[in-house]
Parts: sequence; structure tokens; C-alpha cells
Amino acid sequence: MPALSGDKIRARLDSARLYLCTDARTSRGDLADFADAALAGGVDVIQLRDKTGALEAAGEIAALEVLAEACARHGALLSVNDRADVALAVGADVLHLGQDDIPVPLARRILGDDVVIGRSTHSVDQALAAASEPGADYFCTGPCWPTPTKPGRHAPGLDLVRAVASAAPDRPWFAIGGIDGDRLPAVLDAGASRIVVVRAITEAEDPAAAARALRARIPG
Ligand SMILES: Cc1ncc(COP(=O)(O)OP(=O)(O)O)c(N)n1
Ligand SMILES: Cc1nc(C(=O)O)sc1CCOP(=O)(O)O
Ligand SMILES: [Mg+2]
Repeated sequence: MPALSGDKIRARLDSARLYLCTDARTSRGDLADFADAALAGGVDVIQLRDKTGALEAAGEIAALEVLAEACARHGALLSVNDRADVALAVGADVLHLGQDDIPVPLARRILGDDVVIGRSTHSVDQALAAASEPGADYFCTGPCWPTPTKPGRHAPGLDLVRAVASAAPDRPWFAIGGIDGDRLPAVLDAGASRIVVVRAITEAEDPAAAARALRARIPG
């Protein structure tokens, strides 16, 4: 179970503007310092998304425990990618599920009602479905630009962001994919008010400054 109630997690999600996905930084060995820096810079939600193949479940749980401590220090939400069992094990606030991950009702059976569940979407139809899907709380839409972080995923671009914004969903939603400081104004102009980034912070020389610069330009 997460430490916070579902209502508190959902209130924090509502005010979240900057969501970071990071791997476990196994080769650098600096996950705790990196997370502290990114969260100090204004990241609201941090997800462990380690697709390096280096982590078995125990390693993923260990890395998530490092992130959980950082989230507790900074009042941020801890997000697990793909795996409801791991989310349950670490008491995560958030589980993120893509179109090919386990179905939301199954995740809900494992996690109960307090944990926030998010969905990836890559078309207007998927986004509108996620906006009202029972058991889901938020969704992400993109990629806004092709990105090496998700090789082979077609980028629907900012037209998708514009279409979602004009549908004015009640649920929180985030734009994702290829977003950095230079591109952020175009994403905001397209109607997004929340973003997810990977490289813009994970590859920054100064992750705190990178997060701060992004956060300062997102209203709210
Ligand atoms: C916050 C957030 N948004 C989108 C994704 C992508 O999820 P998915 O499509 O399942 O792809 P993988 O990340 O699992 O490769 C995400 N992880 N987090
Ligand atoms: C993990 C992921 N999911 C996407 C989606 O469109 O669902 S795009 C993406 C990668 C985003 O990485 P970066 O900020 O480095 O471009
Ligand atoms: Mg996934």
C-alpha cells in the first residue's frame, strides 16, 4: 500500500507538471544523488523505467527503494513502469501501463483503489479511450517527436497534442516524447500543461538545473 491515501496521491497528480522517467543508472552508480537533484529541481513524479536489461525484479525493487526515499524527502510521487506486482511490493503511488501492458482491471485487482494508474496513448482514439477508461487516472500522449528512448515508435507529433487539448479531458494528461527545453514552448502552445521527459534530465550535466529550467517554463 502507498503511504499516502488515494485522495492525496490524486491531488498531487493533479498539480503535477513535470514527470521524469529514469533508468537505474547502474553504470554511473549515482541513482540517489541523481534523483535528489532532479526532485530538488522540481520534478513532481519520478518513474523507474529501466529497459537496459540489467535488472531482475529484485534489482528493480532495490532501485525503487532508493527512489522512494528520495520521493519521501521531496514530497514527490513514485511511479513504477509496467509491473503491478513490483508496484505493490514497493508501495508505489503510481503504476504506468502502456497499450501492450497488463489490462487496467487486472492491475486494479492487484493494487486496489489507492494507487494511481496511468496509460500511454499514441492516437486520438486511444487518448479519448484513456480519458474515460474505468480504473485509469491519467494518460500520456505522444511521442511528440521521434525519440531514441523509444526506438521504432511512430511519432504522431504535436497534432495529437492539439487534438487531445481541444477535447479538454477531465483527467490529467501529459505530453511525452522528444521534449526538451527548446521544444517545450511548442508543446505548451499545442495545449499541453504537463510533460514527461527522459533524456532532457537524465542526460543533463546538471539534472537539478535542467529540471528547474523546464519547470520554470510550465505554468501552474
Ligand atoms: C509516464 C510514461 N508515459 C509513457 C510511458 C511509455 O509506456 P509504454 O508505452 O508501455 O512503453 P515502455 O515505457 O514500457 O517501454 C511510460 N513508461 N511512462
Ligand atoms: C518512454 C516513452 N514513451 C513514449 C510514448 O510516446 O508513450 S515516448 C517515450 C520516450 C521519451 O523519452 P525522451 O524524453 O528521451 O524523448
Ligand atoms: Mg510499458
